[in-house]
Amino acid sequence: MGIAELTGTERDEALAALPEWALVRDGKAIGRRFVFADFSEAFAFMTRVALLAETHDHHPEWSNVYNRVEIELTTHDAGGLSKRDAAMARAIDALVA
Ligand SMILES: C[C@H](O)[C@H](O)[C@H]1CNC2=NC(N)=NC(=O)C2=N1
Repeated sequence: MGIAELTGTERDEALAALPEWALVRDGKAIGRRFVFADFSEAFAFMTRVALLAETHDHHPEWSNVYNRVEIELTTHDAGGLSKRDAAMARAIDALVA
């Protein structure tokens, strides 16, 4: 009982609505890089994203180096992008808006 991978058209529409995010991994994921003032700010952001991930039951693939956080979103159950990734990206964007 998987969730559907977005079609090419759906993917393009989702991306158009997420100007800060770029397609990565051959279109199987979207990614965004965040830069903060320092590690404390970056980790505070990651804490908030972690709580979001739990409420969405949708978890990022990410890395952090000092003040930088790189996030990639993909849906393992779909083998690529799904509407859950778009929803999660919107929710993450709202944290830093
Ligand atoms: C059992 C649990 O609901 C699933 O494993 C969820 C958890 N978080 C997830 N996160 C992501 N990115 N993709 C998934 O398919 C996924 N599935």
